[in-house]
Amino acid sequence: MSRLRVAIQKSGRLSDRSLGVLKRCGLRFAHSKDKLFWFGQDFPVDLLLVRDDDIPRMLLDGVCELGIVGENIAREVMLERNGGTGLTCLRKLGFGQCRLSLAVPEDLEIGSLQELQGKRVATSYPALTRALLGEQGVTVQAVELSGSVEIAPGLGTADAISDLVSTGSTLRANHLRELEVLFRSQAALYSPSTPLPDEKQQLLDRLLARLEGVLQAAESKYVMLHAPREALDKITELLPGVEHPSVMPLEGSDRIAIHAVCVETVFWEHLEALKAVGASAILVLPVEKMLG
Ligand SMILES: Nc1ncnc2c1ncn2[C@@H]1O[C@H](COP(=O)(O)OP(=O)(O)OP(=O)(O)O)[C@@H](O)[C@H]1O
Ligand SMILES: O=P(O)(O)OC[C@H]1O[C@H](OP(=O)(O)OP(=O)(O)O)[C@H](O)[C@@H]1O
Ligand SMILES: [Mg+2]
Repeated sequence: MSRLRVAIQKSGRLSDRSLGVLKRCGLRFAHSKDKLFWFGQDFPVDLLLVRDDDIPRMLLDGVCELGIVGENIAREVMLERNGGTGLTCLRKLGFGQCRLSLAVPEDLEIGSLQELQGKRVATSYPALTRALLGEQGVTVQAVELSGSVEIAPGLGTADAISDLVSTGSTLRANHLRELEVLFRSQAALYSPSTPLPDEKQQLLDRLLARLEGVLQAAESKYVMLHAPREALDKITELLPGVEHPSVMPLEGSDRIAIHAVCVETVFWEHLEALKAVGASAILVLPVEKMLG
């Protein structure tokens, strides 16, 4: 019988969330802690635990059919190895959000990317940086470093850096200023762009349907509340992403109960607005799985 192989990061920022999302799809694995191959038990999908940079390469080399990796790495490896193509992003996964930004020393008087023409830019993403700057008509000398990119300007080995930023605290600690965001990234599920044999494709379709349910459920909330009947339209409008709420009479009251699945994030502001139009007893519950 056909099996699929999914490569995920062994140990790093994406590891726990990658494994978590696969487990929520109902996948269970037999493994010993230090092993790099985990055998799928209830569903024919096995895991490979590797360095994240290796994931796009393994997909391009046909070692596995699926991989969870940051869009930043996938794009870099595709550009470096395959002219920017070869992998298909099947689904963005909503974690590992960061941005690739061009940053310069705080005291350097540079106001636009164009002023970096011909300068040295330290980065772990030379191909992606060159491509993104090239789109804006800027050519730089990429100085490739595999880590600690932020110290290069201080050491005098580069004029600027192109590095991943999340909170910005690494930049601040190194007296660097974010000049421009070049690329926004998050973790995503990738496969090789070449077609799979039918049996594997069917397995993949089943896994993707489960994944869709898991990801939609993660963003969804089940909201229950009481309200005056005349506020129903207003409340339906205020509930994020709701089209058809269930409406029930409340015994011994002229108020109604409204139940609805919100498919967008429910913020405190939504709840305050609901209260303002007469809603009470508002409950917001997590949704575990969803199937359309
Ligand atoms: N500061 C950050 N905030 C959020 N996501 C980030 C941040 N830095 C990196 N990422 C995302 O997480 C991915 C993995 O980052 P990590 O630092 O674990 O990689 P690594 O050190 O290269 O790991 P490996 O040992 O597997 O090569 C990055 O490629 C990026 O997509
Ligand atoms: O904006 P911030 O929240 O400070 O995050 C940015 C930092 O995070 C990443 O490094 P990481 O911490 O993964 O360490 P690394 O240098 O080993 O990659 C990235 O390379 C930056 O250095
Ligand atoms: Mg890496």
